[in-house]
Amino acid sequence: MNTVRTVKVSGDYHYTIAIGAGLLDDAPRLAHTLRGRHVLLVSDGNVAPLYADKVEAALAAARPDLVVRRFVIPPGEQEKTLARFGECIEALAAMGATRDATVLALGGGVVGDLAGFAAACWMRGVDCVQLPTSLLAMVDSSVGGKTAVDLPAGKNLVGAFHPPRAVIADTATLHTLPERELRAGLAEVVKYGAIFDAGFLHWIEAHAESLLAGDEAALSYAIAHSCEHKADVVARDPFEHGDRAMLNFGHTFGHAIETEQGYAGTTGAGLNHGEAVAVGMVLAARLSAALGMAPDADAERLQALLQRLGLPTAIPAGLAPDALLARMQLDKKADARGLRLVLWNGAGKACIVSGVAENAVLRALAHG
Ligand SMILES: NC(=O)c1ccc[n+]([C@@H]2O[C@H](COP(=O)([O-])OP(=O)(O)OC[C@H]3O[C@@H](n4cnc5c(N)ncnc54)[C@H](O)[C@@H]3O)[C@@H](O)[C@H]2O)c1
Ligand SMILES: O=C(O)C(=O)C[C@@H](O)[C@H](O)[C@H](O)COP(=O)(O)O
Ligand SMILES: [Zn+2]
Repeated sequence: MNTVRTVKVSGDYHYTIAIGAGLLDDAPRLAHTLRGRHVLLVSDGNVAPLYADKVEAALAAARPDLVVRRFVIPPGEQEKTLARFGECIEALAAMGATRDATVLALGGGVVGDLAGFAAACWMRGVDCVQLPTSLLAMVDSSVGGKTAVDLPAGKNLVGAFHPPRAVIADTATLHTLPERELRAGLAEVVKYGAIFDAGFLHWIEAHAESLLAGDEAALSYAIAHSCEHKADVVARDPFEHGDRAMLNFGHTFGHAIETEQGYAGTTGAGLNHGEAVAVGMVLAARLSAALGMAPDADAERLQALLQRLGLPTAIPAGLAPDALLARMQLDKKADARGLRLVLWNGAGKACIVSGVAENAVLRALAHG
C-alpha cells in the first residue's frame, strides 16, 4: 500500500477523508465504515464495470454477513434527476435496507450527489460513504455533505445537507479517468487557490504540466490541499449560512450555462460542471474587475491559467445573455434583494455581494 494522506473534517459533523492509491482494496478500512448489514453500492455505467467488483470483493472478504446490492445509473449529468433518485430509493426498499444501512457512492460527483441525496432521505437518513473516482469528486463533491439532483429549471435545486460518514479516495482510479474529466477537476482545484490561497494558485501555475500529465505526487498534493481547504470551511459553516458560499465562486454563471445547455456536458455536446465553472470564474473575475474590486491583471492571470489547463474560458456560442441571467435568478444564493454573487478581490480573496446590479451582470455575460 502506498502512502495514505488523511484530512479530518472537524466539528459537529466530523469524519475522515483518506486519500491514497489502492484504497478500494483496503477491505478493513471499507468495512470499518459500515454499521449495519445492508449496503447499496451506487455507481454509473462507466465506473461500475471498472471498480464495483473490487469493492464488493473487499466487502465480502471483510464482512461475509453483509447484504450488498448494486444500483447503476447511466453516466452523465442528465441522469442526476428526481426519477433516478426515486429508483435509488426503490432499490433501498427492495433490499429491505434498515436504518443502519450504508449507501456507498462509487463514482464521480453525479453519483456522489445522487447517492448522497438518497441516503439523506431513506428512512430520514442513513449513512453515506463516498468513494470518489473522478478528480472533481475527490477534491470537492465527496466532501461537505451537499447532496442534490437537478431540475430542468436549475442545478441542484432539490437536495439536502447530509455529511458523509467517511470519504475514501483511491487515487489509482484516476488512471482510467478521461483526460477531459481530469481537466474539469482541475477547475475546482484552481477555485480553492483563487478564493482562499494565493500561494496555492502559484503552486498550480508552477505544476500545471505535471497535473495535466497525471503525475501522482502533484495530483495527490493537489487533492489533499484542496480537501484541507474544503474541510476547513465546511467544519466552520456546514449549512452555508456564511463563508462556505465562497465555494460557489464561478458557480452562479456556471450553473446557468449547464442548465441552459440541458446538462449536456458529459456527452460532449455541452460544457460539463468543471468546464462551466471555469467559464464562470472568468466571468466573475472580470465582473469584479469591472466593479473595481479586483485588479484586471489578476483576472487575466486566472484566465491564462485555466486556458493552460485546457479549460474553456468563454460562454459557448448560442447562449443568450438574457436567458443566462434568467437562469442565474433561480440560483440558491439569491434573496429578496436579488442576485447574491461570489465576487473576487484578486488572488486568494473572495467576497459575497448581495444585490449585484443586473445590468453589470448582463454586460459581463455579453462580453463573455
Ligand atoms: N456536492 C458537492 O459539493 C459538489 C461539488 C462539486 C460538484 N458537484 C457535482 O458533481 C458533478 C460533477 O462531478 P464529476 O465531474 O465527477 O462528473 P461525473 O460524475 O459525471 O463524472 C465524470 C465522467 O467521468 C466518469 N468517471 C468517473 N470516474 C471515473 C474513473 N475513475 N474512470 C473512468 N471514468 C470515470 C463518469 O462515468 C462520467 O462519465 C456535478 O453534478 C456537480 O454539480 C457537487
Ligand atoms: O460545497 C459547496 O458548498 C460548493 O458550493 C461546492 C461546489 O463546487 C459544488 O458545485 C456545489 O454542488 C454547488 O452547490 P450549490 O449549492 O450551488 O448547488
Ligand atoms: Zn462545483
